[in-house]
Amino acid sequence: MGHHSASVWDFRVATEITKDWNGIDQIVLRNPQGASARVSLHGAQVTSWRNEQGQELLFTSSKALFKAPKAMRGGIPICFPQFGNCGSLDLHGFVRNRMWAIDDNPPPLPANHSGSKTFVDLILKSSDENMKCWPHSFEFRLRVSLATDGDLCLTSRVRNINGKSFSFSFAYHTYLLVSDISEIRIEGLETLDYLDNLSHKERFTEQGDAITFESEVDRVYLSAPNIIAVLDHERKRTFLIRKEGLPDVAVWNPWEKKSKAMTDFGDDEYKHMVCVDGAVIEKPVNLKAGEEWTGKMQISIVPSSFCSERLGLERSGLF
Ligand SMILES: O=P(O)(O)OC[C@H]1O[C@H](O)[C@H](O)[C@@H](O)[C@@H]1O
Repeated sequence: MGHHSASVWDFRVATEITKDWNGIDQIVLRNPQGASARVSLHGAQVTSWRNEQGQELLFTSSKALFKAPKAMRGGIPICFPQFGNCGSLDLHGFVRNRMWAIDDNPPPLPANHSGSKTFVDLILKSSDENMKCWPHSFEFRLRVSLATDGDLCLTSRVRNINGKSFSFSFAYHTYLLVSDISEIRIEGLETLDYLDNLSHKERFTEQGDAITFESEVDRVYLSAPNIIAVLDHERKRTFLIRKEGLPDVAVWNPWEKKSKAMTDFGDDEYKHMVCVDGAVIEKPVNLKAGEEWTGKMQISIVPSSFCSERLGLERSGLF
């Protein structure tokens, strides 16, 4: 069996297609242990990720407006070719508001990107519509896979099929579900420089031992290590986020006042979410004609007790 037919076969056994809230196709990935993930063709947005016990791990707002073309508030929307308001495009760019297609014949990925049999490949090609606001031809391929141990893995490949080079910024805008924002901490970003979106993107150096939350946070941590941890004491679990090709980490919690101002977000929901995004923001990617960029993010869940030690070992390359 050739590579292509093998991937189609795997795709059929490991997935089903349902409809999302707008009647748009949504792919359900399930691994043999019962973990699952859902990916909508609208925006290629991961809308759910559940562990073997069926517990949801990503945040979705109860006030989310399930109405195309807007991205739904929660899950993992993709920010491209612009993060935030750092360019002339709509906030976070346009691909999160576009219809993607299933890519039946994706170019092969290196073995370490495609170890799981449970995956789906999506594709978005530049269209006349986006050429009006962003005059560049590209192909954006996203593979979402669910490993046997339940890890969620997203691999983005952006190819420049233009005659000229173009630049972009990017983020996996990842809404993690947490028990209580005041009780969580992020390890791996301490001592880094960050740009503070709440102070006109001014640059500061992180002083704390870990990031904790007691007010609004909207920052881009620069040149972060390739593994960071979000510790949730109450649930006794930790999200480990591994990333490749994604130097920066955006961290966002709107806190009380901004939550009340957002129509698609409950007043108290800031207590149960934090966005921790593998991203490329400070130094945009520059792709020459014919070149391809890859950005990979993998999220695992581990018991909290196990985490700090493992984090240290992984960083020192011993794990
Ligand atoms: O409301 P959205 O367009 O989804 O953006 C939500 C948030 O995303 C990022 O974290 C930005 O840094 C924030 O400034 C923004 O408010």
